[in-house]
Amino acid sequence: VEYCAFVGLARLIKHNMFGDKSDICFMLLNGGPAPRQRFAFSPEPTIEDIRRMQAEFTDERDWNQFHQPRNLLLAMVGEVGEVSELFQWRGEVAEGLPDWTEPEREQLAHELSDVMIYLVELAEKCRVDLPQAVLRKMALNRLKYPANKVHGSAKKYTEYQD
Ligand SMILES: Nc1ccn([C@H]2C[C@H](O)[C@@H](COP(=O)(O)OP(=O)(O)OP(=O)(O)O)O2)c(=O)n1
Repeated sequence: VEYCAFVGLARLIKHNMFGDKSDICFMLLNGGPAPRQRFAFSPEPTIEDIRRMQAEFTDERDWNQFHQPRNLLLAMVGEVGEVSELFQWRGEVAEGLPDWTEPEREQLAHELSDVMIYLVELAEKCRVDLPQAVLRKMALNRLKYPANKVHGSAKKYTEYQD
């Protein structure tokens, strides 16, 4: 009976009585800490979805006349500056931004999205198929930095001797 009550309590917590306490629940139900899960994005929207949605946004406003490659590049760099502002004077920021408030996190999400939106449109206007280009570039990165050669070192590839 006690065990059932214990498990029941754990399930109650898990099902949102106290918000997102999934780590505590895992410990209660499994008797040990949860394995750290790596953060992952949602599968959608894809980069192509983002390109299409921004193209619709631009078309609806007759803004293609302003969205030439150079302007998009400047707009993107401006948004990178806005991301930087959120980090400036904070000192080192740990992964997961543990000390940030929800409004600060949401602001960061907005600014990173602005960068992404302009990046995707810049690639479109330059006729770079960004998802495929990323695959090609990552293949090159793997060749340039073989894992067994550079493991644990952040040196630039030019610093390695064959
Ligand atoms: N000519 C424009 C203006 C805006 N946008 C879109 C793309 C960006 O996601 C966002 C940028 O909007 P703002 O220039 O208003 O910049 P912020 O949203 O960052 O506002 P603020 O500069 O006040 O922080 O809107 C766009 O595509 N083309």
